[in-house]
Amino acid sequence: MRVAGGRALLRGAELRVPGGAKHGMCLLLGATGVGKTLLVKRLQEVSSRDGKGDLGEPPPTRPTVGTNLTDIVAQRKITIRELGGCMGPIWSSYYGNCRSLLFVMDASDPTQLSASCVQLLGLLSAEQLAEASVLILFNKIDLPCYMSTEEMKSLIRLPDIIACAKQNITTAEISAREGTGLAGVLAWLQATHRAND
Ligand SMILES: Nc1nc2c(ncn2[C@@H]2O[C@H](COP(=O)(O)OP(=O)(O)OP(=O)(O)O)[C@@H](O)[C@H]2O)c(=O)[nH]1
Ligand SMILES: [Mg+2]
Repeated sequence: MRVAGGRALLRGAELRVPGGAKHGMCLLLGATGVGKTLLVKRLQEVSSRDGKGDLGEPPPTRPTVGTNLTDIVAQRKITIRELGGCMGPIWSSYYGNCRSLLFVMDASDPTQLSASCVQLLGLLSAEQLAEASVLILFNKIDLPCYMSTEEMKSLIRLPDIIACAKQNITTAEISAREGTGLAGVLAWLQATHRAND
């Protein structure tokens, strides 16, 4: 089975994942529709403009059936691999060589919260991701009635999760649509991938 334009190839149980970055990959995960594809497009825009100028209207996105590889050049090249939410059952095939993990949650959708939390717990308990640095992103804060970071943290009992996890975990509120918080995401990626040299 070919996935996402043939950049990954699945043969029976064996999954070959070409294009692994020398310094480790950034995995971008989260449920369907939380905004991963728009985020990565916006990160590319922000890094190429060096934070200057308006981002303008968000580009259209379609559900990712498979995986997208995107290089972000911010001081150094960082390769981000988005896996579509619908790929959840085989996310674990891509955990190898993962240095950092961006986990996106939709702060405007309380109905999705518990499912996202279960996904997050699964990721944090994966042996192959034990060394990864994790940034949890609460996206879509431009929408009315979004849940604040404090509300999200309390609803998913994040302090307990952090206390039990092996990984370094950071959180941030963002809007991939408006560009809010994206400079901070780039700074985190730079610092994390530099620290992993
Ligand atoms: N209002 C608002 N909409 C957003 C934001 N981020 C993404 N969206 C919208 O949410 C929808 C889904 O975005 P995608 O980036 O395709 O979601 P995804 O997580 O990549 O979804 P899958 O690839 O199916 O896993 C699109 O209509 C986006 O424009 C945001 O910060 N604010
Ligand atoms: Mg997508």
